[in-house]
Amino acid sequence: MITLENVNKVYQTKSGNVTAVNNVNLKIEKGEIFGIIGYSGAGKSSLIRLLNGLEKPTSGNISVAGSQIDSIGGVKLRKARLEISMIFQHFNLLWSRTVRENIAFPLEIAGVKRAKRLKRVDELIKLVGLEGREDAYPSQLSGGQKQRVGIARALANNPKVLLCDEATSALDPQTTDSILDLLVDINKRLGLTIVLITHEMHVIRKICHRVAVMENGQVVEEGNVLDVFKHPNQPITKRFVKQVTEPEETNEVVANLLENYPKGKVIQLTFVGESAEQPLITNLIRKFAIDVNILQGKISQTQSGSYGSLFIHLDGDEQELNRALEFIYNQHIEVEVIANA
Ligand SMILES: Nc1ncnc2c1ncn2[C@@H]1O[C@H](COP(=O)(O)OP(=O)(O)OP(=O)(O)O)[C@@H](O)[C@H]1O
Repeated sequence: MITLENVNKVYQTKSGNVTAVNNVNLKIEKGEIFGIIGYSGAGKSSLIRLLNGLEKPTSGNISVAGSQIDSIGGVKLRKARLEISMIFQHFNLLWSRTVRENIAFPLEIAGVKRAKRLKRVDELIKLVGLEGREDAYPSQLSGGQKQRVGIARALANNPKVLLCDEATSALDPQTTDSILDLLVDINKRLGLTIVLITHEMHVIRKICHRVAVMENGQVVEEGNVLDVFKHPNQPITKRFVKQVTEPEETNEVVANLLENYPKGKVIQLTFVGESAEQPLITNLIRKFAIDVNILQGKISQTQSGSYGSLFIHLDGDEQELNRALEFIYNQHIEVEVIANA
């Protein structure tokens, strides 16, 4: 559905050339939810502007929904862009128009007749769950409702690709989750290909099938979300994964624990997929003469399975501790001994 080959984007500025996108190669399949994550300045916005033809690459080929976006212009580009819609962090709604009128806007531009337009707007309002709010103005809506209008408007002309530019970054965590659920629902119901850019790993974790990590204009790591969580290779990817798997207070808890329990081992267990359901702790207590303290843990759901991280403290006779560790290693659960007292 989307292919990028050796794509570069260089901006010429007064203080010299800035390479915003550096030799990016990506292939995004039809019906996929693909996430691009990176910190500020990584080149995400530049990349997304290249995908919808708002900007041309300095070099390289970009194909989206069957159109060679990098080399077409004029009517051809306008037609191609009907297939590529976008939602934004700050919604970009028309403030003097009601919900219904905002959603109707792209249909008016596309020349859709009034009766058909009204019918389509009603369908879209139902699809995004805004029934009863049709005549409200954007200023009368919550952030989540505004983004629902943005999504309905983006879907009006039945696009094949939806680009999401930090679409939940201005929303609180609960509203973020409801908008992400809506995107998954739309992806499943309409088979829409979704590309989203974000700096939040939670967003990737919750809805994406695959992810690309960007740093200094380059894609430094790419893969299935669960695999990237399981084996992050690059330091930047490890930092992003920790956003989700390791609560901020972990270091503090571990330091505190070592003070309170000067003996034993502190261990981080990483569960992926089915192993997250294994009754490991029960087995440890039953099989070995050791004390097991659960420090903290978190199991997160991704689109392709569960992913969890559990910090435990084991104490007991040295030999028994080593036998217990051996047992854990044999369960195909990833183990890291983070502190040996
Ligand atoms: N129009 C432009 N002219 C000159 N430089 C630009 C332009 N747009 C982006 N850049 C530069 O390109 C680099 C990548 O910026 P970009 O906005 O694509 O990153 P980003 O990952 O989207 O970050 P943010 O989330 O902060 O927007 C930055 O160094 C930025 O200053």
